[in-house]
Amino acid sequence: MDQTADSLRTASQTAPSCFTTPISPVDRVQVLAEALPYIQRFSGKTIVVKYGGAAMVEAALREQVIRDIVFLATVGIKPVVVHGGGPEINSWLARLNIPVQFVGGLRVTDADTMEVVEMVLAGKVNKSIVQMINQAGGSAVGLCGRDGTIIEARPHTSAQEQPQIGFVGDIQSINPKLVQSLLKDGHIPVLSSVASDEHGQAYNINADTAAGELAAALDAEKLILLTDTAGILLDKNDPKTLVRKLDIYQARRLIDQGIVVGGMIPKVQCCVRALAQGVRAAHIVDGRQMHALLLEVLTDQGIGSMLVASELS
Ligand SMILES: Nc1ncnc2c1ncn2[C@@H]1O[C@H](COP(=O)(O)OP(=O)(O)O)[C@@H](O)[C@H]1O
Ligand SMILES: CC(=O)N[C@@H](CCC(=O)OP(=O)(O)O)C(=O)O
Repeated sequence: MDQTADSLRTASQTAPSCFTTPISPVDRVQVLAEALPYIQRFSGKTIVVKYGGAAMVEAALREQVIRDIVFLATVGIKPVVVHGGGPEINSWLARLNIPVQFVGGLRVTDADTMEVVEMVLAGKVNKSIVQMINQAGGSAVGLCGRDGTIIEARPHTSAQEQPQIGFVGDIQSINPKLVQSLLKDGHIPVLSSVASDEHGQAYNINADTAAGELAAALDAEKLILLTDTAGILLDKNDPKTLVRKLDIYQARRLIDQGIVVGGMIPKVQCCVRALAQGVRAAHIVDGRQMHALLLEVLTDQGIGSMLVASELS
């Protein structure tokens, strides 16, 4: 199979009209009709949504994403939210005069920074998402990796060569039991990526990585990463070069070719790892687009990049 970038399917496409405007109660009937086959297909299935980027910062988008999550839960799909909050952490560090530094896309996390990361992610950001979901009619339960030892952390692989990276963690193990029991009882789990090691030391884990590993441990149908770009682009400055569908071999090749760079690398890598562990599909989607989640889950063409495990014909 030709695995050059040129062989990848790229296309822009028009979203069904029912999804391009905010959903009023009347529109909702139309949405349901168009989306019914997908609702039936994914009913009872778990979908892990990584919520972050622009969709989290802008109030109007935030409201849409939250309503879409509640919509999915209402029609019988089981969403699990894993959230980021990098910009919010930056702003609190600035207020406290603590320097912000990243190495390879990961936040250098000394003891003071770790305290702020935990307060912001597991506290402020997590509880505000929970509150928004509850106000939109869902039943959210906020957690961090420490709760029920959902995530056990270990020091990041680079910590020995780069001790200044501090308390950045990798995932040692995931225990999905608590999340599964919340899903069984009809709740929407909302998880921040703060975790601890076997000694109780807190670690800061990249939220994409946490979402990918949790999706694998939950045997999720889908992993959806909401971000601030149309998806995987062959030219990262040109949304018309969106790659609509690709398999893990093609995805790895885009990293090797230097087409996927920077913050997109951990996203693609966590999708690849989730797929290799059995998650049926992983999606990188533009969270700035209205109803991005519904468009990706409940339409044939989707709007972002869909990654699958096996080779595409
Ligand atoms: N091939 C690519 N296609 C799309 N975006 C890319 C690509 N390579 C690098 N990027 C960059 O990755 C960024 C998304 O990563 P990041 O900023 O870490 O997202 P988030 O804050 O949502 O976690 C995009 O805004 C884009 O600048
Ligand atoms: C180690 C590391 O970098 N952790 C991230 C965790 C939050 C995150 O991933 O947030 P976004 O998804 O908004 O980027 C951080 O401290 O920013």
